[in-house]
Amino acid sequence: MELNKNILKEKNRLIESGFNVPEFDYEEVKKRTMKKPKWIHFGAGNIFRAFLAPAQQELLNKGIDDTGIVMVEGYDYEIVDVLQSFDDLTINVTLKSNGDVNYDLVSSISAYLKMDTHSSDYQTLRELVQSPSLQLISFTITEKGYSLTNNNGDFYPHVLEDFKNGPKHAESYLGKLVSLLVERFDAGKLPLALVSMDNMSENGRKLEEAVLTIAEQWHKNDFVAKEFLEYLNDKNSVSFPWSMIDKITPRPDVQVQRMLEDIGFSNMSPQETERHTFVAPYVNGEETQYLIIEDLFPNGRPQLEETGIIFTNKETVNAVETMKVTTCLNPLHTALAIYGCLLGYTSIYQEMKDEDLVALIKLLGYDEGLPVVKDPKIIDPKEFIDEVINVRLSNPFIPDTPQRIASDTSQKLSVRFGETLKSYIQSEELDVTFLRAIPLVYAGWLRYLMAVDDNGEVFQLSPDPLLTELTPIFSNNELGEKVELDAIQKLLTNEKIFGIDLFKAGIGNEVLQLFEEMTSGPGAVRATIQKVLTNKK
Ligand SMILES: NC(=O)c1ccc[n+]([C@@H]2O[C@H](COP(=O)([O-])OP(=O)(O)OC[C@H]3O[C@@H](n4cnc5c(N)ncnc54)[C@H](O)[C@@H]3O)[C@@H](O)[C@H]2O)c1
Ligand SMILES: O=P(O)(O)OC[C@@H](O)[C@@H](O)[C@H](O)[C@H](O)CO
Repeated sequence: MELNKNILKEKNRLIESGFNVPEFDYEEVKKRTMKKPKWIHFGAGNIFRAFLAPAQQELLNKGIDDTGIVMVEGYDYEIVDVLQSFDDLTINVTLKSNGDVNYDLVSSISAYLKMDTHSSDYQTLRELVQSPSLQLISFTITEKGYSLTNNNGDFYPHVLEDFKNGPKHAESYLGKLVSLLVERFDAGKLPLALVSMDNMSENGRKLEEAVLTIAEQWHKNDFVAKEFLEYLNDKNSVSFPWSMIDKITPRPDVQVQRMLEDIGFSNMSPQETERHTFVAPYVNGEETQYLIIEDLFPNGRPQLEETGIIFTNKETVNAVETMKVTTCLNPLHTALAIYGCLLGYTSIYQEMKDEDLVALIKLLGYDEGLPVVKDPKIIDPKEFIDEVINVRLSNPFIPDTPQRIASDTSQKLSVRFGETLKSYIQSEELDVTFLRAIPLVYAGWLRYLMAVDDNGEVFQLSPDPLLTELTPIFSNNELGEKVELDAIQKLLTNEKIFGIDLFKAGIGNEVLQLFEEMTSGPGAVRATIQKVLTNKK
């Protein structure tokens, strides 16, 4: 069986194989979507295909909505080539913790377009963005996708070029987005919501800041009128709702490929693109999923509440997101990523059988994270961590790896741990010197950057935009030799990476000391973790 449009004519065959199938006419929905689009999504990665596309499919199946989603890819065009070869269809595989598996054939994605100004797709995208029917553009483009500046806070050269050349010649990712918004404004100041769904604190504000920075520069350089800035600043015209998204969606796994091949599918192999996206005709993820979105949609929105997605106010979203991204899930994930790579693991589930690592993430979540969590009310933080540790990370059927989660760590530390550090510093009751797990994770990241594991074996670092800058700092350091600390000391003052100068925060020396201990020879990483875990402060 091939995954392509013909399969939609063989729904019974799929149902017999245990599949849930679309209950709408794919071609009709596609035609309607391209004529009267409501939802465009930027970032054709795995999470969107595993969570949001199935949610929209549910609305289509129930007859609550009648259009699909247009997926736009602006960073890795190879993803589009791969997914178009399956006629835009996706198989969503849900791996439940009791071993049950759900298969859904998802056909709610009506098109994949490249945000390439030299392609005909771009013309299509311009027309879609000027449609009065368009209600939202959502984003899962990773944290680095929102950044206009480098590590030193200087604008990237391609962003500076965009400032100078204006909307008609924009070539940076966010420059092209703002130029599309200029066209929507010119088409009659049409309203729209821009919804970031990436794991970042205050993700809506970060997207808004990036968009406004470009727009203001263009106004300064006389490319856009003051009214365009007013349009972007008016929540009844353009809104930037905040959101929290949660569903562990590992890279497509070969075991899942085999499961689909056993059902009779061919051509299921996952591929790694040149830009290191892992893409396959299927996506695989856990059963648990949460999406909480600020209800701020000036042109209306899909009725996603019918699929369990929660719409609420900004304060609640912020509280849930702070809970998940800065204390109760992502910091635990980052700790398992760093130490998993150092201790030779290739599976999160296997790491959850390592008593030291479980003790480390419990210390991080329950002891150090929970005290700064503001109760979001709609989810209990303690129950949330319990579920993360006892059910989700321990799910043996989820093929997640520390290597996936270690990607882009330099972009995440400021959010995953910096927010908690700041809360400790601001608090009158809490004492930053009480923290043991957070300094250990920072030190672990420095040790990780040596790209030598705890057995002394070289390993491959996961992709990260700062690797070329960071690895030379560690290149002269060898296990068992005295380490050169000057450049590392300077690194720890970097607020863009850590969210705060770690020396000003009062933990810089401890991080350096733990790092030094972990470089004393093979086995020193494990020994340092155990020492920290037994030392009570
Ligand atoms: N996978 C998960 O478990 C999960 C869960 C919750 C939230 N998220 C959020 O979603 C993001 C994407 O996850 P995914 O699983 O889809 O990853 P993925 O690797 O499958 O896809 C990443 C997407 O981001 C794009 N991208 C990467 N760098 C970019 C850049 N510099 N500029 C613009 N676009 C860029 C890629 O082209 C691709 O579309 C994560 O970074 C995270 O913030 C992921
Ligand atoms: O890519 P990140 O760091 O934002 O996070 C890596 C994982 O923690 C992330 O992908 C989780 O699986 C996700 O945040 C769970 O909802």
